[in-house]
Amino acid sequence: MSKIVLIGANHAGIAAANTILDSYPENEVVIIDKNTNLSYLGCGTALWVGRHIDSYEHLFYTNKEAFEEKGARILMETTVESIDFDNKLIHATRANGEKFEESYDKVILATGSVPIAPNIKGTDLENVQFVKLFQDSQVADKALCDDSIKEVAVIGAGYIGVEMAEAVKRRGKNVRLFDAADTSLNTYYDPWFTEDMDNVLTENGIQTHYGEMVQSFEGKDGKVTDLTTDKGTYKTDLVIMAIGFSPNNSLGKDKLETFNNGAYLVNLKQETSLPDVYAVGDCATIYSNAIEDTTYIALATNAVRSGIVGGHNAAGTPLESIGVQGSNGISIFGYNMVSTGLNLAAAKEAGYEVKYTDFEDLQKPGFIEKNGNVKIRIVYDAKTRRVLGAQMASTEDISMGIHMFSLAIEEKVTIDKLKLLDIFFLPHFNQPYNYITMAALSAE
Ligand SMILES: Cc1cc2nc3c(=O)[nH]c(=O)nc-3n(C[C@H](O)[C@H](O)[C@H](O)COP(=O)(O)OP(=O)(O)OC[C@H]3O[C@@H](n4cnc5c(N)ncnc54)[C@H](O)[C@@H]3O)c2cc1C
Ligand SMILES: NC(=O)C1=CN([C@@H]2O[C@H](COP(=O)(O)OP(=O)(O)OC[C@H]3O[C@@H](n4cnc5c(N)ncnc54)[C@H](O)[C@@H]3O)[C@@H](O)[C@H]2O)C=CC1
Repeated sequence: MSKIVLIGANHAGIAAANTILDSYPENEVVIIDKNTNLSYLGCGTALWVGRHIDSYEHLFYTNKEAFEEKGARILMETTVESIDFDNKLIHATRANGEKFEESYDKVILATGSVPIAPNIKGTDLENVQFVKLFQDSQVADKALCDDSIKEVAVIGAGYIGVEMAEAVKRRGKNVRLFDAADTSLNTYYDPWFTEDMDNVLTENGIQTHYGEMVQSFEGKDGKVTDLTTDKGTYKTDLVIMAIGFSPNNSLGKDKLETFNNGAYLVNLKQETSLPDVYAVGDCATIYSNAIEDTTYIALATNAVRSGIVGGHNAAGTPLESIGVQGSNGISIFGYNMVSTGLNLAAAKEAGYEVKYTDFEDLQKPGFIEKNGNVKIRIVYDAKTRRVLGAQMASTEDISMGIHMFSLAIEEKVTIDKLKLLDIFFLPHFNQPYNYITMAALSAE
């Protein structure tokens, strides 16, 4: 029996805590989180703020009481200030300011990530808003209810930025979407795909400002009124800031080995460089099967899986992560894009001699009315012919296909093995010569 303390009770911490409580009830479990709420699905922010769904109440999947019923001691609104790793002691402060110590046999760091704040003038003005926490979403939603707020600037056209741009547009505001890169979603998709997404955004009235760096925010009476970039100044009543996350490593960065971006370096058992100290979720690295190396991919899916692995190991069962491929998806104004592994730019940057095969066709036979075009790109290593990544886009649901490519990358399947893979044909779903088979067959 051990005393296992978890710091952080969001997706990664929750997964680790439930793993321990459900499978190893003999352990003493203490969970500490500085927030007032837990399990908020950030991915629901754009759905709720954009009024795809009428309430946020379904965006939480567990609560403090659920952990207490399982026998855990959970301390919310409690901030861990520091950890004495040598003496296995946590120093924390309760909401009422009372300071206390908590000993541990094993500690799991699940402290997540923090939004990157640009080092520019005016970021502290009112109505310059991040959207990391549930509370942030409430502030943004309240601002959007104010009719005097008409001009909204979204900084960062990555996942959050693109989703929030759609959400704000759906609330009837004028939306400008800025990104330092020259397309949206450049981390996950090649321009052959992002150009379509950017057309969808502009066709729906979003003004895209790519390759444009925000230099400052100006304000009046403490509220933002304008923003200035290297190309101009724009009237702005609300700014949504979404330029990425960085790992929250403040508790261990001086004692634990870290990755090049500061994430806690962990092995396949989520063990850090110190014994009895584990790290899971956005604060930790992860193993990528695409580059066959350690990397950093902040996704809830990775947080859950690493939390499960970390929970088993902290409770004494040696279990190794099988690695990830960074599978992800996005749906904007009905246009769906999914990807896994590496896009062309990432594969080249990783040093592969890259080849790729593209295909585009209707998803179903022409005689089927509900139909749509599908684009697919499969990226592979010219030397080993191993699949490195795949991207797909359509107005149709193409989500299931990407999971096959995720497994293909994980299992080091070659592009040649895909050519004659058994894929069913039914006109309700696909074509006799479906787009996966055709892309693989046309690979050089
Ligand atoms: C708007 C938005 C949309 C998203 N959409 C998706 C999506 O569609 N799909 C997807 O896969 N991912 C999505 N993500 C990313 C996903 O939310 C994160 O990858 C995930 O939350 C990581 O979980 P985590 O538990 O590792 O970290 P976090 O969620 O950051 O949680 C860390 C927890 O640790 C606590 N904590 C930190 N430091 C301390 C301390 N010193 N003392 C006490 N407590 C502390 C915090 O209060 C927090 O509760 C989205 C994120 C956002 C913001
Ligand atoms: N559907 C999904 O899977 C979702 C996943 N997430 C995850 O949450 C995390 C955070 O999401 P994001 O904040 O969107 O990060 P991101 O990394 O996806 O996008 C950040 C964007 O900001 C741009 N940028 C960086 N610095 C800039 C600057 N100074 N000025 C202008 N643009 C700048 C980058 O080019 C990039 O396009 C990511 O890991 C993401 O994967 C978030 C939402 C949805």
